[in-house]
Amino acid sequence: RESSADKFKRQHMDTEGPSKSSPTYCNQMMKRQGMTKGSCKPVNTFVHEPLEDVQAICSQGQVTCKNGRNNCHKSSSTLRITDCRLKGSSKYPNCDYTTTDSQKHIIIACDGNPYVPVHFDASV
Ligand SMILES: Nc1ncnc2c1ncn2[C@@H]1O[C@H](C(=O)NS(=O)(=O)C[C@H]2[C@@H](O)[C@H](n3ccc(=O)[nH]c3=O)O[C@@H]2CO)[C@@H](O)[C@H]1O
Repeated sequence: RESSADKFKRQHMDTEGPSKSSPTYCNQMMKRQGMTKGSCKPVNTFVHEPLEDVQAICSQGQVTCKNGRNNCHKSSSTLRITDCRLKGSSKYPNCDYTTTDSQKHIIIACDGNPYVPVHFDASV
């Protein structure tokens, strides 16, 4: 059984990701990381920074999560990310995504002991 921490890493960490993603980055990565099985995950963000830097966000600015819980944290600095968004024309099993690079603050939820990232809430 995959832990929520491992699921976060699988779904959201791509430290070595390209500085400029190709238009097919999301189609490749969403499949490779197991987010197109059974259905196409609609939205997913990959973070191109070291894992330690993302884990450190758990000790940065506490903010309220979208679901009202209070274990979310906003990164002090911006991070290199790539947003993958399912195209309206996409038909399972051919999950077709747009690929959008940006440099933004991210908001993640942390949980457990050790207190580590378990959920990607948003980027701002
Ligand atoms: N406070 C918490 N504390 C602890 N755990 C918490 C907490 N909250 C949820 N979980 C858990 O996390 C799990 C999970 O998968 N939540 S999820 O909302 O579907 C994730 C979103 C995100 O993956 C993605 N997205 C979205 C925007 C964006 O910019 N980038 C981007 O990637 O879309 C998804 C849907 O929005 C679930 O098990 C839930 O119980």
